[in-house]
Amino acid sequence: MFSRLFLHVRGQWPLLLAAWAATGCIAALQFVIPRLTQYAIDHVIPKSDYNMLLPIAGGVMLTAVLLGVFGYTSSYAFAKVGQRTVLDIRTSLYRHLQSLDMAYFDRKRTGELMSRVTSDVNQLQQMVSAGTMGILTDAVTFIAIACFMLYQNVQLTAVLLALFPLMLLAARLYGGKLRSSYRNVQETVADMSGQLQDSLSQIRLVKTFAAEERENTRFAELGEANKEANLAATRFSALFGPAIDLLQYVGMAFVLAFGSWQAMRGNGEMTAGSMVAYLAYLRLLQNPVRRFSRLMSTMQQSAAAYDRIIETMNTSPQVADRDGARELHVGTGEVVFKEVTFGYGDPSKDSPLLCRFNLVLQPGKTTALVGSSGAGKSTLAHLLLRYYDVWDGAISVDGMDLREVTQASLRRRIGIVTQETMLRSGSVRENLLYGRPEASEDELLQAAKAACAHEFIEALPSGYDTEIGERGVRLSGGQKQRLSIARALLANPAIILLDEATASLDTESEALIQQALQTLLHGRTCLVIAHRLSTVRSADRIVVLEGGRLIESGNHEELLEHGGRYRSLYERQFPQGKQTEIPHET
Ligand SMILES: Nc1ncnc2c1ncn2[C@@H]1O[C@H](COP(=O)(O)OP(=O)(O)OP(=O)(O)O)[C@@H](O)[C@H]1O
Repeated sequence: MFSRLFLHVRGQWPLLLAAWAATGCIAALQFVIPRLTQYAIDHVIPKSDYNMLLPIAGGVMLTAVLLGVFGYTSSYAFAKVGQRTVLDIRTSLYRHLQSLDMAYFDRKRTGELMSRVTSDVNQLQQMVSAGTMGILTDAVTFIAIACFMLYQNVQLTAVLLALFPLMLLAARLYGGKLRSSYRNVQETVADMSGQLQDSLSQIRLVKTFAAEERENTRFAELGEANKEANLAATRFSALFGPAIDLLQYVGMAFVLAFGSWQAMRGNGEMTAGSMVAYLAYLRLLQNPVRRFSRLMSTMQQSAAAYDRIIETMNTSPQVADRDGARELHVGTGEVVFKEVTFGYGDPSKDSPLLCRFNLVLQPGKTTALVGSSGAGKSTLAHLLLRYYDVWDGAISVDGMDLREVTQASLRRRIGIVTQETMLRSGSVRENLLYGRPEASEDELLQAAKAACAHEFIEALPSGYDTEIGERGVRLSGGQKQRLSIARALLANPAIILLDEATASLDTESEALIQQALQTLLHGRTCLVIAHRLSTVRSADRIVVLEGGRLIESGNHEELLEHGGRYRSLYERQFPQGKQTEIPHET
């Protein structure tokens, strides 16, 4: 763990060296005051040497000031190293999360992942800034004092030092258990975070079903589990301090008895002054050990958090750019699904959703996908975006296999407008520019006008700078759709994926959206999950999907004439050819 942590510390050596140098000075200065005390007792008092009183007092004052200066320097430098390290870990973790594939996010709860970046990294912060660095300071102090004590009195010190391995052994045995109990604590924090994220991000759902009490109870239960896990860890960690203290008092009793015996023998091995100084050194020696026992708990807490961070860092994305992946340059925009086999589960265990599926999206033409719910329409869109990799077969754009091109270049060339709102909190402008941040103001206005969105945006309280709320909650359904269309137009992609809204819109919004969509789809290769009659009828080709298989294809007239699945879907769903209904079984 420490070796991995040190990877994050690289590049901070000057600061670290400064901190260690200051620590070394502190360790050296620790001896001065006990030494001056010993000198005063053994030499100055017996000889009534009044002239030495001022220099001794001055020496003590000067040492105290220097200890303060070096203490400040080392604390600040270590804290700075710690903060920078934590920042590095947090940004690496966030970057790594962003690089993971959709299947990973399908499995994990958002709130749980959030707790890794926030709560787990915070735990680590405690160890890196206060813990690890404090331990280094204490270790240096401990070794320096132990050497000096050995020089002062070999027999006494040797026996005393024999006690310390016992303490280290206790710490080691204890550490593993403590770590697993802190891991439980972190897991309960993640559960609470998951609950918080779920209920707050779906607050409309909670209110609609008047489920506040149920959510409160659930949160209280998770809080209770967290309290219990914390108490279990504390019961355990609280034992360690008194155990270490006990061993220390054994040491002190030994020094008092054995040291006094040596002093009473009067053969010069021990004087009253050196006995007082020796006890002072012993206290100095005990300080790092006592602090270490307290840090032990913090360290195990941080180690548990670090385990969880590493678990995420060690997950590799299943969908990643290959070495030497090229930029996708779209020419005509022909998309080919060739013998595609795919499922969301495990290829070795689960049966596929799509089996040897073939489809060609003609360049510049609109292909409408219709079929029952769960037939696999959205899955085709997900595969084209390479959210998931196919199990077998290939998908290509202008003859280039999606796995051979960079994900960024692929997704830049595909525009998506979905019924599930893909907007984020921020202003209208920020949302429009999300796909192409470098677009000019002129281009922005043109896209908004072409998407029939300019007028309603201008009418908002701050126009293009109006904040639209989380996922665009302050906009109507039709407005959100037009914003998505404008954003896609601004990015000017060669291929469009459109998942039409199923919700009925009023005639005016519907007309505006149709107009916007016509502009968007014109001249581009489009795959539309079609729910609107107008789109279905005017599509260049309609493809009927059933259970992951393509069962019919052709244009509207051809399919009606054919009298197959499309016709029955059509007649059932569009009895009088109403504009807002959908060819979609639920
Ligand atoms: N992320 C996922 N993980 C596991 N299974 C999934 C996932 N997404 C979809 N599925 C499953 O794959 C099947 C096809 O889903 P898909 O969303 O492609 O259907 P669809 O035709 O778009 O349906 P609808 O018209 O209702 O949106 C469904 O049985 C669904 O349960």
